[in-house]
Amino acid sequence: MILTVTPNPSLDRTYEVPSLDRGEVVRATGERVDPGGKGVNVSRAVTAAGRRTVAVLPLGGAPGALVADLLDAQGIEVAPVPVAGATRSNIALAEADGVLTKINAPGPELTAAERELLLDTVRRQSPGADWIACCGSLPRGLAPSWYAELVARVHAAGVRVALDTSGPALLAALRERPDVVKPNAGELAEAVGRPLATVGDALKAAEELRGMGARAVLASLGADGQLLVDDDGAWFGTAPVDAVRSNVGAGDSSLAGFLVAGGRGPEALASAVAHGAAAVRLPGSVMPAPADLDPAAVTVTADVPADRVLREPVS
Ligand SMILES: Nc1ncnc2c1ncn2[C@@H]1O[C@H](COP(=O)(O)OP(=O)(O)OP(=O)(O)O)[C@@H](O)[C@H]1O
Ligand SMILES: O=P(O)(O)OC[C@@]1(O)O[C@H](CO)[C@@H](O)[C@@H]1O
Repeated sequence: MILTVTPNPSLDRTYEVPSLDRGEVVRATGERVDPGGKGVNVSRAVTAAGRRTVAVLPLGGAPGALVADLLDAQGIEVAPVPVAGATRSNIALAEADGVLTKINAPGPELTAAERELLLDTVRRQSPGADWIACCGSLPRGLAPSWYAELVARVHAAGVRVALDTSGPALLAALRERPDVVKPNAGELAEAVGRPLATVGDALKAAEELRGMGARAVLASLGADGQLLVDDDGAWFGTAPVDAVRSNVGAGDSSLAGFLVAGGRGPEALASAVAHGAAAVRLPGSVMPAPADLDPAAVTVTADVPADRVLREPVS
């Protein structure tokens, strides 16, 4: 079982628009609503892969009720933490040329009692979990050290932790030695305080995160592929994608692919890449089912192309 924790979930609204003209009325050609937040998406992808998952998340107000209904309709087991504030709504504007603009709301502030209930719910759901995936931004009311404390508790219970967060929350959690962290290129650059221009820059940055405590780093580099660095070495994985429909949740799909394939080594990286490539071909944050995957199109190599210039560099 894979337990996910999403402290700041969302109702994700995606509008498909021909192009984005600031200051104009933009007519959408398509729209969809998905239950969102990074851990929620990991649970959706794990379910699509046919594996058991439980999603722990605070839910409040009408958007929270809709998130619960949508997850129920997708057959996802939820351990809800009722909160007074309304769950946030995040907006994605997907242009026809593949450019995506996202607006993420701050979300409700959690009270002291709600914080306690969240931790208690994770504790109650942990027994029997193979992995706990702790994902996304922290809502107001949770200190940047919150994930660090969660990783320590989860490790004390003997469960492996995957962490996908950014900024101070990521840096603080590294000292508790999460089993895998999944930064994207921007988060990796921010963590080391340097721009990333090549795959080699990303490799050095991932190694630095390991130096700070991460046992393994699964770095997703958008259109440039993915990098896995652990005690046994480093691997680079890619898969071609002709047309990108929406990259919302592609990183979450990748992390789910990594975990359902064992969460370690080049086979798990190949699964992560297959899941990422499939996710970007689907609308909104729809998570791929096995039939959407094309494992034969994935290339994984231990010969990391360090000199390769990133198509999506981070300055
Ligand atoms: N434009 C693209 N072309 C091909 N593959 C892509 C593209 N964008 C994403 N992918 C695939 O999806 C993976 C995850 O994408 P990305 O690095 O953008 O994740 P992310 O920023 O964590 O996403 P999110 O936070 O929305 O889940 C990439 O490593 C790659 O495998
Ligand atoms: O604001 P956060 O927590 O960093 O990210 C939230 C979010 O952008 O992440 C998911 C995609 O990865 C979406 O479902 C959701 O809207």
